[in-house]
Amino acid sequence: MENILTVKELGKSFKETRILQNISFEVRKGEIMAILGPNGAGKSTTIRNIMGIMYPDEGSIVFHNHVENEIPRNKIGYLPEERGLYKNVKVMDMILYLAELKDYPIKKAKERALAYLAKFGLEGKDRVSVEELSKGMGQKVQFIASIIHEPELLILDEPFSGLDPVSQELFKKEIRELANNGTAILLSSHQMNVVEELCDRLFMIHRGQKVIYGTMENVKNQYANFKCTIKGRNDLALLEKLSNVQRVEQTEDISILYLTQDVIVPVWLRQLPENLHIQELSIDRISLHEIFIDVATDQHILDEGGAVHA
Ligand SMILES: Nc1ncnc2c1ncn2[C@@H]1O[C@H](COP(=O)(O)OP(=O)(O)OP(=O)(O)O)[C@@H](O)[C@H]1O
Repeated sequence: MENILTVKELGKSFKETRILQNISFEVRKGEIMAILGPNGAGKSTTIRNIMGIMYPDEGSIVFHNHVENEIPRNKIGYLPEERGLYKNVKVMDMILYLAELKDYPIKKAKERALAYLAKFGLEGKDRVSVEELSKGMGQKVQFIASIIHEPELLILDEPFSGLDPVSQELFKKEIRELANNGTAILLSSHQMNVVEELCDRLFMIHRGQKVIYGTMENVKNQYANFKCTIKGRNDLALLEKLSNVQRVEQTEDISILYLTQDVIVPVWLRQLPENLHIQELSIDRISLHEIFIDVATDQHILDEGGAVHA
């Protein structure tokens, strides 16, 4: 798939402090790429460099074959982390103003704005002023403003924060649809379940450096071993002696058995001892949420090979 955006060995410092180091990734046409990391990891700084709000100290940002000042910013849509809308302006006027800044035909922008407002349950809100909108409504309007000019690359910084579950579903559906129609999407979010569900690939930063980069499938295969959760009163020593068990977490009658990467689940299940007390049993893969916490808290339960350590 064609690369729309290439971030090459990006480095950035503020005064003496190095914030980003050797950050490299691509965003391809029609894919949803997640940029993840703990608070302060450097996600927004990376995005601000892409948007030309600041410039890299090292490395480069390439959009198709354009670099830095030559990047046609009107081909990019951006929903910033800070939700800033002009307060005393009518919703439609604000959207059209932003479309005009991107050199997009006004008539077409107006049609698109009305269609999107209807799609997001905001019929008739085109004539109200921005300050009359609730937080979630404002976010929907800002999302519409970020895509009104049909950008080739869409950058969404925490698009789901503050949205109710129904609105989150609407946003997810729309983001998927945009990607299916060819938009390259770079999305930052702290909601790992949403990322897991929505994104094709992910890039995780920790302390300004890459820690994980790959397709959701690869990351899961590489990092997310299976775990078995058993409800029932069982002796910890007995569980720890079972084959392919690397670590057991036990609280009262719940035991979580972290299994080795080479485990063959059906074979493993068949060899469980008859005297095991099982009220409930489930086998799951370690979630992206757990991988994130492992990386962010430097627990190193997981290593590059996907092994789980005690
Ligand atoms: N203008 C600035 N001047 C100095 N330091 C800055 C500036 N902007 C960001 N930083 C620092 O850079 C680091 C990365 O910040 P950034 O906002 O990129 O993180 P983030 O990953 O987006 O975090 P969050 O999830 O909290 O939004 C932080 O340590 C922050 O304090």
